[in-house]
Amino acid sequence: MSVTISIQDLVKKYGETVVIPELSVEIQKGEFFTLLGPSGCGKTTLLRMIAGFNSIEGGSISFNDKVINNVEPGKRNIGMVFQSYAIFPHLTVKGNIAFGLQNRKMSKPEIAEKVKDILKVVQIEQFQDRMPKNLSGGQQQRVALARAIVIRPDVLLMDEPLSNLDAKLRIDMRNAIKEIQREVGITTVYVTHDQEEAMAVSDRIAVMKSGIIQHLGTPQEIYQRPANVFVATFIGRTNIVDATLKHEQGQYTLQLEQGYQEIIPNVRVPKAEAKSSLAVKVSIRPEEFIMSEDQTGIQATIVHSVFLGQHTQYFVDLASGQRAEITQESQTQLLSPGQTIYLKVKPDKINVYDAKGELNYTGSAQL
Ligand SMILES: Nc1ncnc2c1ncn2[C@@H]1O[C@H](COP(=O)(O)OP(=O)(O)OP(=O)(O)O)[C@@H](O)[C@H]1O
Repeated sequence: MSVTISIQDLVKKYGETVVIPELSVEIQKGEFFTLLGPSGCGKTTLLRMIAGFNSIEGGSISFNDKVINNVEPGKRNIGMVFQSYAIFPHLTVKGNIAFGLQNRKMSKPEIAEKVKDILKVVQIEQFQDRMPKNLSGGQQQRVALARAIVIRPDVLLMDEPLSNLDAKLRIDMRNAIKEIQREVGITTVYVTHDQEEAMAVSDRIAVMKSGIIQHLGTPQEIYQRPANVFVATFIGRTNIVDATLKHEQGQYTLQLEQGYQEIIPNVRVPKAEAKSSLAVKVSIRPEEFIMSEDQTGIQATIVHSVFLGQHTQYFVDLASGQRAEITQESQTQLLSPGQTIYLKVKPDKINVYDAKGELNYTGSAQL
C-alpha cells in the first residue's frame, strides 16, 4: 500500500542551529516527489526525518492520517536506497533481495516467488546467483532498489542513488528508476542536487534553499515559471538582466536596453507594489532570445559559439557590457566572433521579477 505523506510545520535544529525553520508539504499517494537544492540546503536532513533517523524539533510527519513522529524507523514500513549501494557483499543477488523478507517470517516458496517477481521488475534476472562484487555499479544499484521495494513499503526514500555512477549509466538508471516506480506505484521521495535528473524523474519537485521550499511544482512549471531568481538560475540556464516595467493604459511594457521594449502579456503586480514604473529583474533563458532580422532590439557582439548539433550556443556581449548566452537552431554557417547581431525576446516566455528577484510578476508561479 502506498500512502500520502503530510508534513506540517516541521522544524529541525542541530543544537541552536535551525536547519529547517518550518516546512509544510503534502506528498500525494504514489507520487514521485523530489527534494532538489544545493549542497547543505537540508534535503538529506528532511529525508532522514521521514525515515526516522533524525529527531524532530517541531511539527509533524503523518503517513495518511497517522502521525509517525514517535514511530521507530523499523516500524515505518519504508524502503531506502542510498548513494552507497549498501548491499551485503557475502550474499548473492537473490540472497540480498530475500534478506528483508526472511526477517518478515514468510514461507520459503512465498519468498522465492516475490524475489522472482522483483528480479523481473528491475531486470536483473540473469544475475540472480552472482555475488555483488561481480556486478557493475548500475547492476548493484538495481539490487539495492529491488531489495528496497520487495518488502512492498508504503514509502520509498532515495538519497542521491545515482551519484556513484558514470554519466551515461546515470541516464539509463534514472529512466529505469522512473519506469520501476511507475510500475510499483510507491510514494517516493527522492533527493538530488542534479536538476536535470530531478526534471527527468519527478512528478513534482520541491526546490529548497536554507531549509525552505522556494518553489513546489511540476518540472515544467519550475522551468517555465520559476518562483524567484534563485530557482530560475538553479534550474536550467538563464540570463538575468535589469530592466524597467512600465504600466500605461492597462498594459505592461518592459523596457530593456537601448530603448528596446516589449509588451508583456501576463504580468500581475500585487497592489502594494503597483507603480507606473518599477525596477525589475528579468530572466531570459538562452532559447527565449530571437535574432532580429531588422536592426532593432538589443545590439550584441558574438564572442564565441559552441556547435551542439541541432542547436548552437552563442556567448555574446550586450551593448551594456553584460555577457549573455543564447541558443539558436544551427544554421549552415555559424556566426563568427566580432559579428554584430540584434536580439529580441519572446515576451510570453520570459519571467519578470521584483527588484530583489524574490517575486515573479509573470505567469502563475505558485509558492
Ligand atoms: N549531525 C549534524 N550536526 C550538525 N549539523 C548538521 C548535521 N547534519 C547536517 N548538518 C547541517 O545541516 C545542514 C543541512 O544538511 P543536509 O545534509 O541535510 O544537506 P543536503 O541538502 O542534503 O546537502 P548535500 O547535498 O551536501 O548532502 C548543513 O548545513 C549541515 O552542515
